Amino acid sequence: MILTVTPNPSLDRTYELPRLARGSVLRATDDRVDPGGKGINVSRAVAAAGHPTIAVAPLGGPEGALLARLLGEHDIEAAGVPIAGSTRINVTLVEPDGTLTKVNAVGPEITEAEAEALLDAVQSRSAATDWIACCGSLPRGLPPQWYAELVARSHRAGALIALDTSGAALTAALPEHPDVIKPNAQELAGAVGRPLATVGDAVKAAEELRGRGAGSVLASLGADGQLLVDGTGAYFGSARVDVVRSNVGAGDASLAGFLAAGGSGQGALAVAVAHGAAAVQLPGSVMPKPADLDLSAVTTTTEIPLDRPLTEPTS
Ligand SMILES: Nc1ncnc2c1ncn2[C@@H]1O[C@H](COP(=O)(O)OP(=O)(O)O)[C@@H](O)[C@H]1O
Ligand SMILES: O=P(O)(O)OC[C@H]1O[C@](O)(COP(=O)(O)O)[C@@H](O)[C@@H]1O
Repeated sequence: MILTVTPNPSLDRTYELPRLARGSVLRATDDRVDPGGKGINVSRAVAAAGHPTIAVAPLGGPEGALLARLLGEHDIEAAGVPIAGSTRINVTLVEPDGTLTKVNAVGPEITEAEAEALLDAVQSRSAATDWIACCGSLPRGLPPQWYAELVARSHRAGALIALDTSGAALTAALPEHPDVIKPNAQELAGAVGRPLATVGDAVKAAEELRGRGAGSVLASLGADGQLLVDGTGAYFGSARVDVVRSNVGAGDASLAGFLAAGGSGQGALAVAVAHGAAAVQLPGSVMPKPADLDLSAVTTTTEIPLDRPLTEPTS
């Protein structure tokens, strides 16, 4: 069982546009709405892979009710914590050449009582889980140490923790020893406070985060693939993708694949890369099903191309 926690979930609305022109009234050629937020995406990908999952998230207003209904349609058990505010809507604008413009809303403010109810909702289910995946930004009202508290409580209950967040929420949780963290290149650079230009820079940054408390670091490097740095060494995985349709949720699909494959080792890295590669070839934040995965296109190696420049160096 993989339980996910999404403190700031969203309805992800995607509009397809003939062209994005600032200052004009634009008519969408198509639109869709998906349940969103990083942990919810992980649950969607875990469910698509045929594994049991529960999504814990604060839900409020008509948007929260719709999100719960959409999760039900994806056969995901939603453990919604009622809140007074309304769940946010994030908007993605897609142009025919694949360019994505994303607007993420701030989301509702969570009260102290709601924050405690959220921790309780996780804690009461911790014993029955293999992994707890804590994912995404923290909403207003939750302090940067909130994930640190969640990791500490979940460890006391005996659960393994995967953490996918950024900034202070990530760095504050490292001393509590999350078992896996899943930064992308920007998040990795932010956590070590320096830009990353090569795969070797990413390996050094991942090793530094292990030194600060992370168990394993699954670092996703966009088109360049993924790195796994753990107590046994460093591994690099990649897969060729000819046409990228949407990278929204690709990191979430990767983390789901990694955890569903056991959450450690080179084999799980290969499954994570296969999920990322499949996710970017699907529209919006659609999560891959087993039939979408092509493990034969994935290569993993201990011979890391340390000098290879990142396709998108971080700033
Ligand atoms: N342009 C791309 N081409 C091929 N694979 C990609 C591309 N973008 C993402 N991926 C795959 O999806 C994974 C996650 O994407 P990434 O952008 O690193 O994460 P996040 O969504 O967390 O920002 C990558 O490690 C890679 O396996
Ligand atoms: O919690 P955040 O950082 O605001 O991000 C939420 C957004 O991220 C997503 O989970 C997608 O994440 P990624 O594209 O980074 O994998 C969307 O579903 C959601 O709209």
